[in-house]
Amino acid sequence: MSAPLLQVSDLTVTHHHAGGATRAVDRVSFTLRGGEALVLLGESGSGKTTVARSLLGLPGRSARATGRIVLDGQDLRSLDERALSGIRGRRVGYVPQDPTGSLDPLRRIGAQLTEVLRRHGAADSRRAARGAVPALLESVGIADPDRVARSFPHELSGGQRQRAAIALAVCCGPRLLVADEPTTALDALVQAQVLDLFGRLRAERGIALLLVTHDLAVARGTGGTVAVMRAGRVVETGPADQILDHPAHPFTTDLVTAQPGTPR
Ligand SMILES: Nc1ncnc2c1ncn2[C@@H]1O[C@H](COP(=O)(O)OP(=O)(O)OP(=O)(O)O)[C@@H](O)[C@H]1O
Repeated sequence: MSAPLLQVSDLTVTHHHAGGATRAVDRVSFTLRGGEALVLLGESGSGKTTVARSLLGLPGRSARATGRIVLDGQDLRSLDERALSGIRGRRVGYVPQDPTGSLDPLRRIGAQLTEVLRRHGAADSRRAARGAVPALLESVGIADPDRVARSFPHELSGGQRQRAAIALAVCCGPRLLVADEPTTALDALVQAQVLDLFGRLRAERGIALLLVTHDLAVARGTGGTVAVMRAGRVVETGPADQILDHPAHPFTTDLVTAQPGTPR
């Protein structure tokens, strides 16, 4: 078997605030290989987002982290902010819940993609970057790439905006994609299409996916491995169907019972 792309060991993150300290993540460990998916599933406040943001080197201004996050043999926790910002976008892509979080409302989609390609040196010239935009948009399932490239984010549907945000996240060829509740704002049909797109990116490009959700249907639709989080800890890990159909931990049973009728 190939070496893991991502190895997280004993990650512990504490947020410090005026009222004291909150241990958001407590000794979390997992590995991900190219093309694999790991879903962090849990209720609000269980620490999912803090894990996801730690993989981007952004655990939070007030956060103190310990443990190891090794991507392609390099411990991200040993890197300074400058090195980390070179990794974000280039080696780790990020898809937020609300695509307006990664899209600039005042610039056309094509210009935003061109800028990211140039910033990370993924295109030799501005002209080459501009030329790459339609194929990039097409590769994330946008049927009319020329129109979308000329559009401002507000001129697109929610699904197109999320696809454009995914194009931005994967345009520089990252090995790892981190997606935090990426389908929560979308209707069920578009949600299924976005999960399909993640499946394609994994199969065709070997991208590893870490997806955060509180939604059992999204966990099942993503496939791969599910890690159930509670109070900062992973309480149970296994294949999605096994975890959702035959939960071993009482907390997972409660989670499954609280969201009945999860489509299979
Ligand atoms: N910047 C911060 N400052 C202080 N506490 C924080 C901060 N960010 C998160 N926390 C706390 O850390 C814990 C885990 O939060 P986190 O956002 O990682 O959970 P989550 O499972 O992603 O929840 P949600 O789905 O609501 O985003 C919570 O108790 C939260 O209040």
